[in-house]
Amino acid sequence: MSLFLVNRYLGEEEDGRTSKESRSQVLLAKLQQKAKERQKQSLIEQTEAQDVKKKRKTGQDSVQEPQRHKKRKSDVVALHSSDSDNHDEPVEEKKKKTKGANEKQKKKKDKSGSSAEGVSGALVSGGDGPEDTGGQEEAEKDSPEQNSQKTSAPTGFTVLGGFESKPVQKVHRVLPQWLAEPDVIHRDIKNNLVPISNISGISAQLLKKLQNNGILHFFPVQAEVIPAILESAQQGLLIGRGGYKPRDICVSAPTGSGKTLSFVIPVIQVLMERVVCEVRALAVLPTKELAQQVYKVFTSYAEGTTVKVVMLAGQKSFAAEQASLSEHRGGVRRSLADIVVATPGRLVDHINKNSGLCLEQLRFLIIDEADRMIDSMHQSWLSQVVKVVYRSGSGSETTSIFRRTEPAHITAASLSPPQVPLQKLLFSATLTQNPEKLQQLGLHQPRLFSSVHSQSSTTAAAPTTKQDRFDFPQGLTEYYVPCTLSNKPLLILHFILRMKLSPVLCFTNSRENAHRLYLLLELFGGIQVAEFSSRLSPGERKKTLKGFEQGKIQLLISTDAAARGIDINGVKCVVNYDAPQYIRTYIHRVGRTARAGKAGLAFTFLLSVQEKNFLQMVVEAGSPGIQKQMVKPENLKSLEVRYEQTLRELADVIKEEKNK
Ligand SMILES: Nc1ncnc2c1ncn2[C@@H]1O[C@H](COP(=O)(O)OP(=O)(O)OP(=O)(O)O)[C@@H](O)[C@H]1O
Repeated sequence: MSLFLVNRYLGEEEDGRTSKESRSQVLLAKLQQKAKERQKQSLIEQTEAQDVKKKRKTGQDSVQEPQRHKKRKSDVVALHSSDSDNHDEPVEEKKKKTKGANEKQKKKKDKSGSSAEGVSGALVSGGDGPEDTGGQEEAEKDSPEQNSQKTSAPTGFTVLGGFESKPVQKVHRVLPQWLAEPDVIHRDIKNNLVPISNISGISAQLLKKLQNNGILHFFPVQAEVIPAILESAQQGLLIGRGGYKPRDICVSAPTGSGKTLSFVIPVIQVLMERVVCEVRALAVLPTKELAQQVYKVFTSYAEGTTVKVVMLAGQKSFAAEQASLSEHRGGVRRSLADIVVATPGRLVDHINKNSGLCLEQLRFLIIDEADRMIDSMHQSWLSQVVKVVYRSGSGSETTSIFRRTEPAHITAASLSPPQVPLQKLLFSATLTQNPEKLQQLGLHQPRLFSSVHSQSSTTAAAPTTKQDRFDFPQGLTEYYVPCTLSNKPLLILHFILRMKLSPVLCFTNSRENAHRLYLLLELFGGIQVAEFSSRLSPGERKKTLKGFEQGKIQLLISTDAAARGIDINGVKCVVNYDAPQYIRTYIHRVGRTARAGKAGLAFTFLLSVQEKNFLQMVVEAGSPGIQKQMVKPENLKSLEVRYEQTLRELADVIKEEKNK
């Protein structure tokens, strides 16, 4: 019925000489007029109907009543069509209200007619004319809620052109191929040992050294990565395989799997063949202790060769470090280092203040604990290194045949002058799979070696999972121990005194917690205990670690200062006294045990509120399973009296410390 009406008006419209705009206004006015008439009519009908009902109730129904009722039904249809117009009215009213506030909207409305026009435009079936499109656009600009109201409201018109809100397509993140399809490293160390003589390219001198250090087999990560690095420098330091710039290498392998030797051996092997001493390898590590540890491994394998290793980690004075880097003879600078092991802060100090540090011949940039180093990128140490590495690309030396320019797109011209390529080597047990984070490192055609390769999470076609998955050492057994805040110290005492677990490396979430627990256990007595945190000087920390390694300390209470990379021989058990907040922290903490294919235990004390989230986090990260270990209250009973007494003594000691 209504469609018919509209079409009739359309006909009139076509005959008329008015502009399209005024025609539509006339059309709207007529429609509104018609609607009002119908509304009035229906109101009259409704009152009549109510009267009839009343009469029925009083038993005064006439015989003609059913016919009237029929008539009313057909009117209801007409009523709907007028309803539909009314439905647009509030929208118009709303627009009128906001008229003053939004001039732009008003202009648009004027152009395309009122909102009622817009709807009627859509009704006039499927749009032949600009008005139709304008009406649709107007309707599409409305909020989805308004649209749904419009479509769901009872109407006699057939609405053509969908206004339903379409579901927004989810964007699936996909890993780049190099991340999705890594070179796989075996997880199982013991069953995948490779005799050191099987790896070609290692000199007899280095093989001898390895044997002297008790290394007869390479671990899986070493068997994969050493040949890859050696191959990239097979044709000398100047060019990579086939004359191309060598690919950067990323290694993600579990804690204690032997990543250090997998870069130390090939780097020393390559640099043994150099003629002039220049800094050609730079290893950057996040802490002094780690730099010291890696420096030790480098020096032990460089001993007896011409390769010189220098450490810049603030263990010595700046002047002493400066002197160890280079010397001036007859006005000529001579490098005294082939390999520099540094912490980022100290390295940047030398770049800015020490002209004796020349990185223009740098061939290998080793970034150990790479995920942590990416996080510390705000220190901009990498950009500073890259700047000095390509320093020779500017100024007078640009004309030199060996000029070095920052890598850009590979073209025939860019490849023609030979230049020392800078190859980045990244290592971590928890290397991020986040391409955006890795992008900060400016990697060149990277190649990934990883022990984590699950079909579901890493194929290029499959979306990446919410949380990164990591590999855990095979010899590690994980437990969680339900506890309360008050029985935590009793539990650690029980572990050492009753269960005879030792040496134990125990982690807290703050240095205050570490110190308090240390004082408490020291006062309790019967345990050789020490603390390790930033409260101690670097010298004290070094001494403490040595004492722990030598078995002089049964229990070492530490902050996360000792969580990453530290290789302490013989740690049988790790205790997370405070549950770690992040999965990476957990993996590095528990990774201080079960190293080099050995067995180890990890216990995490969990308050009941922590249990659910913590266990979910560990399982999602790829843990093979964490078991519950209950300690019965009666097992702690015998320790309680002495413990209460110690708590009182502790209060006094803390008071004394505060007054100092
Ligand atoms: N081929 C090998 N044979 C025997 N022992 C080895 C071998 N390679 C490494 N190790 C020993 O394994 C231990 C762990 O090695 P390393 O510190 O390099 O592990 P990592 O993978 O760097 O661990 P993290 O991720 O915790 O830093 C060291 O004590 C090291 O001496």
